[in-house]
Amino acid sequence: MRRKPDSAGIIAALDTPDSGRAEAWARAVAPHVGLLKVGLELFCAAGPQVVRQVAAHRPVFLDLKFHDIPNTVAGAVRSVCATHPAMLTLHGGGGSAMIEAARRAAEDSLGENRPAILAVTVLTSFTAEALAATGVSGGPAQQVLRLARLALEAGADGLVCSPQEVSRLRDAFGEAPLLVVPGVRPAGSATGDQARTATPEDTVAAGADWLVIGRPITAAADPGAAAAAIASGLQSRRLQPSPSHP
Ligand SMILES: O=C(O)c1cc(=O)[nH]c(=O)n1[C@@H]1O[C@H](COP(=O)(O)O)[C@@H](O)[C@H]1O
Repeated sequence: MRRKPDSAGIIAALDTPDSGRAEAWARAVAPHVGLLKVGLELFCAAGPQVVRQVAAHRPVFLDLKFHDIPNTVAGAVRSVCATHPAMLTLHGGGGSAMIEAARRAAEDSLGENRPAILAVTVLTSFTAEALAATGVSGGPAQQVLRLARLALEAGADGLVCSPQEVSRLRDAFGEAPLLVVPGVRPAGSATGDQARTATPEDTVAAGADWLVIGRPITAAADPGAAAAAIASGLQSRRLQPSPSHP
């Protein structure tokens, strides 16, 4: 089980199918970030081996967003524990039994060295309208709080949410849950498919532990320099940009 950092840090999302490019990005950004994220694109192309490869630079946030019946998710968690990720994701909408099974599987596999279990609440690409179209009533903030309560009661260590729900989650659940926040955009960056966004500084001020940042770093001409610039923006607010452990 990893510990929460003392202050916010950056997680660089290595979204590419090319393990060589992921390696180059990892090397360039490692001095400026706390973790490296291996997500579906990279994992599906390069497999578990890429997690071990990237972990040579920084601990890995393995973001595969499991969502299946409890027995299947427990098996998937046992399988990925062999790569020793620091954190992994599942969908909060998978329900209590799935989350409990994931946590038990992680504990059985790695004991105290298990990855932190993070529940994704409402994807940051969702607008209120897009969420309503899936049949969920009440808007993103209400659904994030609903899924957060369910996930934390089922044993999740933290939550993935947009910058716009961070302060409400802190008000509701205090300092204990890890809050890992994508949809972060430095001023002037393209939002792309992200709908619920904020700047790194505002996201940290709201109470985030970790900022997940992909394209603003990896689409830059110099990814290392882009990561350094975001980190120094956070540092200028007296925050540590790259704690060494999650
Ligand atoms: O779980 C995630 O990391 C995640 C959840 C979410 O709601 N939204 C979201 O964007 N992400 C991930 O965060 C990263 C954001 O990348 P950029 O939009 O390029 O900064 C991507 O790798 C997404 O898979």
